[in-house]
This record gives sequence, structure tokens and C-alpha cells, in this order.
Amino acid sequence: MIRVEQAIKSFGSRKALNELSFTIEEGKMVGLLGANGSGKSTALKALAGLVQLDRGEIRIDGMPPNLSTRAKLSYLPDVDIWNSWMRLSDAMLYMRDVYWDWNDEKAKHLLHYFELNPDLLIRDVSKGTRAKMKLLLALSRHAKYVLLDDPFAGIDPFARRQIAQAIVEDFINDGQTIIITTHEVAEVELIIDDFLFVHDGKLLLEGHVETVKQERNQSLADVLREVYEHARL
Ligand SMILES: Nc1ncnc2c1ncn2[C@@H]1O[C@H](COP(=O)(O)OP(=O)(O)OP(=O)(O)O)[C@@H](O)[C@H]1O
Repeated sequence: MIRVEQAIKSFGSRKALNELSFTIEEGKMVGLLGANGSGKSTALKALAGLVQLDRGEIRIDGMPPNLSTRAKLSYLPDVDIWNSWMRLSDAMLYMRDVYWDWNDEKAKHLLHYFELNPDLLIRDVSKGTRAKMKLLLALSRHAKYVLLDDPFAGIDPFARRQIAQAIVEDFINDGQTIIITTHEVAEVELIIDDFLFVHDGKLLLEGHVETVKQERNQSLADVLREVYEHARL
């Protein structure tokens, strides 16, 4: 289980996280949703142990973010981390060497599913193909927690659906806990169980997607649009 309690993180005078609290149960697919600059990436970085909170507490299976929590967590950052002179196959070998939970079968499945050529240099492929390569590398570990920061960035609307589908097919029966940050609410509302909606580093709304949709008789995207407009008044 992941528990975030009253997390505060400032960059200069800007509070990226402003008393943010939430809990994520194991085995759930959760959307961390919000507009640009709402604190989504900072929250994921804090869970991954890449950002230190100023105040507040994070517990992952009862432990603060450290090397042992990091080992059970696969993190897809929102920036390119692979050297452009590498081939996808080089990056896959690296991941296999570094992470004991690397799963060759899953990697092969995703290569085929995304129609990726492992021999291509990372610098020679399109932005969308690079995004798929990054996703393959993050999803091919059998990590207990998978943090995907904006996995749809740079990917066209046609391929987004394919990627959302891949995430569901590969993980939903697997007992892994997945947190996806995105602004593409319409793309993820079909695949996530629960959502956290953040604005200015604070939690504005959270809940079970189907329950909220039924209660309000609206799509999640429409519900969040209303909540967002209200918060900005
Ligand atoms: N390293 C940093 N230095 C200075 N400011 C930062 C840094 N990281 C984040 N911020 C600021 O903190 C706020 C939250 O940023 P964050 O990247 O977490 O938002 P986000 O919801 O992920 O945004 P986006 O959807 O645009 O990626 C923003 O105002 C951002 O400019």
C-alpha cells in the first residue's frame, strides 16, 4: 500500500505539493490526474525517491522511499533518459542486467504488440516510437508498483488507445499497482479503477471512477472539468 500524508514540496516560492494526502491500495490501477503544473510529476518523483519532501510523509508498504522501495517500483519518467546512440536492444540488455524482475517474455510480447524493431537507434525513431520504447522498458519489469508519468506524451490518438489497452492486458490480472499521470482523462477513464484529481498541489477530488460516473451521470472528463472550473473561481 502507498500512503502519502500532508506532503509539501516547494520549488522557490512555488508549492508543487501543498499538503497532498492520499492512499493507494494494492492491485489498483489509479489515474493521478490534473492540469499542467498541478504537481503530478512531483508526486511520482517523491514516490520514486527522486524528490525529497519539505514536510509530510510517504510510506510504501510501511517504508519511506529508499533503495528497497525503489527496487519494487518501476518508474517511467516524463523525460527521455536513454542515450540516443543506444539501440532499443541495448537498453533492454541494460535493464535485464540491472533489475532482477526484468521479464523477457513480457518484453517480447510488447515488442510485437507495439511493432518495435529492437535494432533501431533511439535517436533515429519518431517521438511516438520513442515513447513506446520507454513504455516497453518500464512495463517489462515485474515490479509491484508501476509509476507511469505521462505515458501518452508524444503519441498520436490512434496509438494511445493501443497503449492503454496494452497496459490493461499486461497488468490488470497481474496484481500490480499502477499509477498513471496524464491530462488525457478520456483516454484513461476506461482503464483506471480509481482517480486522484490534483490542482495546485492539493487533492481536489478522488474516488472510484464508475461510482463517480454513475452518481453524476457524466463522463469522468466532464466531472473533472466542472471541479476544475469551480476551483479556479
Ligand atoms: N525542479 C523544479 N524546479 C522548479 N520548479 C519545479 C521543478 N519541478 C516542478 N516545478 C514546478 O512545480 C509545479 C508542479 O510541477 P509538476 O511537474 O509536478 O506538475 P505536473 O502536474 O506534472 O505538470 P505537467 O502536466 O505539465 O507535466 C510547476 O509549477 C513546476 O513549474
